[in-house]
Amino acid sequence: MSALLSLRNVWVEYGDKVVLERVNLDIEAGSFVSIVGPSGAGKSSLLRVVLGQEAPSRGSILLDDTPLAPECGPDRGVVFQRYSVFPHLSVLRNTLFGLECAQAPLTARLFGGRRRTALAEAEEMLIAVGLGDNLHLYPAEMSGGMQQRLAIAQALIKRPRILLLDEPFGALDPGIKADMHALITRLWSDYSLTVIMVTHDIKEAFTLGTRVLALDKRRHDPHAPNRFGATVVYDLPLNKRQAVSAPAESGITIDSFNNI
Ligand SMILES: Nc1ncnc2c1ncn2[C@@H]1O[C@H](COP(=O)(O)OP(=O)(O)OP(=O)(O)O)[C@@H](O)[C@H]1O
Repeated sequence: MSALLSLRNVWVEYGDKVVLERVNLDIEAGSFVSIVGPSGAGKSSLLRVVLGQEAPSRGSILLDDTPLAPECGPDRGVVFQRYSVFPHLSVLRNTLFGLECAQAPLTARLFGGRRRTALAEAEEMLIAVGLGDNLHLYPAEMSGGMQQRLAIAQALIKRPRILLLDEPFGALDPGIKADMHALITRLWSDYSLTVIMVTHDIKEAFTLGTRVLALDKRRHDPHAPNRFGATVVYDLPLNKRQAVSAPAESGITIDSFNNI
């Protein structure tokens, strides 16, 4: 089976600073890929090139064997750590807005039957993320966890095939985080998503992922720290029933990641 998403010799460079080098990856449809790595390793940069926010400086990215359009497309949705919701719009309008932009790109407004259909769709999505009783709240009236639920609804309303998560739960309290883990696992399955999640939380990476990738530099030049970029140094497929033992079987222990 060919991969949904393929990265072929992808490099990300800013001026003479090499951030990522020689990244080769095949990501299967339906997988949940966790990406870990030290601060500055280029995890967010990798998500940005997959999202289409920026082009790799070398190499190519293929979606269904077709080169990725150099722009954010509806097939990819994203949720960031910091809330990306619009403060002046209610929960329902925040979610509706994504559909309005997609269906009426010039005016970002829908009318009549199309608006009613879009509203019903937005409401259904908000019920799915647990905000069905909060349709008319504004972001300032909501907790951090609720705002992230809204950010997820905004990303999913356009029915992306790939959901990119950049430390989506990093700012949340542990109890709320556990609720969000249950939510994202359910949505991943219900919406047949392929998820790529950047996290600093190793436990989260192994708990949620079907595969864990670690990005780091293989080579260092102490005299020219920008000369070498990070690449995939560990690629661990997890049998979810054996998620805890998978690193040991690979000769890698959780301790290997402790400094990440
Ligand atoms: N637009 C840019 N111009 C120049 N340098 C950049 C740009 N974007 C990112 N960088 C640099 O690229 C490197 C990787 O940044 P990136 O945010 O991808 O790392 P990260 O692994 O996600 O880090 P963290 O875990 O701290 O969020 C950093 O050194 C950063 O300063």
